[in-house]
Amino acid sequence: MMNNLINNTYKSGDLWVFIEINNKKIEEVSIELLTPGKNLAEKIGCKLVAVIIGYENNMFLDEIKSFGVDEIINIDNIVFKQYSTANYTDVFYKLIKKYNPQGILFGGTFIGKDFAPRLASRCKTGLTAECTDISFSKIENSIIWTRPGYGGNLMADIICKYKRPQLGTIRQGVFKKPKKTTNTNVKIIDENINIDVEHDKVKFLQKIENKKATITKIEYSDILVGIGNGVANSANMVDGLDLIYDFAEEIGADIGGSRGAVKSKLISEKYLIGMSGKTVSPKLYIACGISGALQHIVGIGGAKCIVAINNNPQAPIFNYADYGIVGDVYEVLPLLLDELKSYKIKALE
Ligand SMILES: Cc1cc2nc3c(=O)[nH]c(=O)nc-3n(C[C@H](O)[C@H](O)[C@H](O)COP(=O)(O)OP(=O)(O)OC[C@H]3O[C@@H](n4cnc5c(N)ncnc54)[C@H](O)[C@@H]3O)c2cc1C
Repeated sequence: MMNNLINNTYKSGDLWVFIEINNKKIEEVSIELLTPGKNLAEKIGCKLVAVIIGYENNMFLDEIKSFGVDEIINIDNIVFKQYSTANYTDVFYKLIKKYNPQGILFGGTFIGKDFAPRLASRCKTGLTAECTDISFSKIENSIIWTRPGYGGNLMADIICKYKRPQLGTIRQGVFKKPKKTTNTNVKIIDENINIDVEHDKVKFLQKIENKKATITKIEYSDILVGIGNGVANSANMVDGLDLIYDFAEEIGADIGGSRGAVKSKLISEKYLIGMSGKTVSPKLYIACGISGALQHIVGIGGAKCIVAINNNPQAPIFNYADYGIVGDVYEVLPLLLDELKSYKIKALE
């Protein structure tokens, strides 16, 4: 009986990571998830299995192998050339029935967020969305899914104690990709699962690329300047923004920011960092006029070094910053910019 298969906590098998293909490339987050995947599989004492669904997957298998998975389940069929919620759910559900995995990690991409909830509902199991961390509880014999809760005022640890598989979507850019291994002796299971494509109510007609979409993926930026509402508090905001952009260009940084900056129309929602935006992990994050609300801080937890510029010495951002500069952003940035330029000139002399 299906319910026995899926609900049995103690007989479930391996840990799976869904490898998503988009525009003939593996989504970065799928590879990132192999890092916590390996860690979890070791703790659970099971295999780490990458599951790839698509068409002409051969071109991706060597790359997946090189990241240290134990097995790959490969579903390669022209039916899966284009993503379809119904077809992907059908095939994945059949795979789950056959292999009874312990848990499945999905990237928090457009496809992951569309597909994983549908699958969870089909399996009558739990899904934790938008996770920012994952660990394992031996006592509960369950994955601990960590995500911001109650408007970002606390981090919630969620477990799915009685149902299997345990499912979660994980934000992009939270984990680093695993190091490549030389052991490419990985078992590949070619699965030929038939599904009834006729009942898919959505028909793919045409893919239209958005040529204007040159959006920087700030999740992967090494240097980021974060703009806050404080930047809007300038007598001359347009010049002020120019200054920020000049500064960012000088140090080779991309730009993101806080909800305050989105509300003040300084940046678009696409560059929002935090609980309801992106999770970033740059080597350097320079927060300009950002107060440091927890909802913002949860998005910058992976930053290696945080520099905060704020004119209020009591601003919470200073509790998280490695270097704090108390001052007006429009006085501090020109000084930093001049210093950087003279440093560069000296280096050339
Ligand atoms: C459910 C929910 C989800 C949320 N999700 C997010 C999220 O994903 N990301 C996010 O960022 N926020 C989020 N928020 C909003 C969050 O709580 C804060 O309101 C927001 O982060 C504040 O943005 P800010 O720090 O830019 O603005 P403010 O709170 O207005 O702070 C501006 C700061 O700039 C300083 N300042 C002012 N003028 C200057 C100057 N000239 N020079 C230097 N410093 C100056 C001030 O001292 C102040 O500290 C969320 C809130 C809720 C309820």
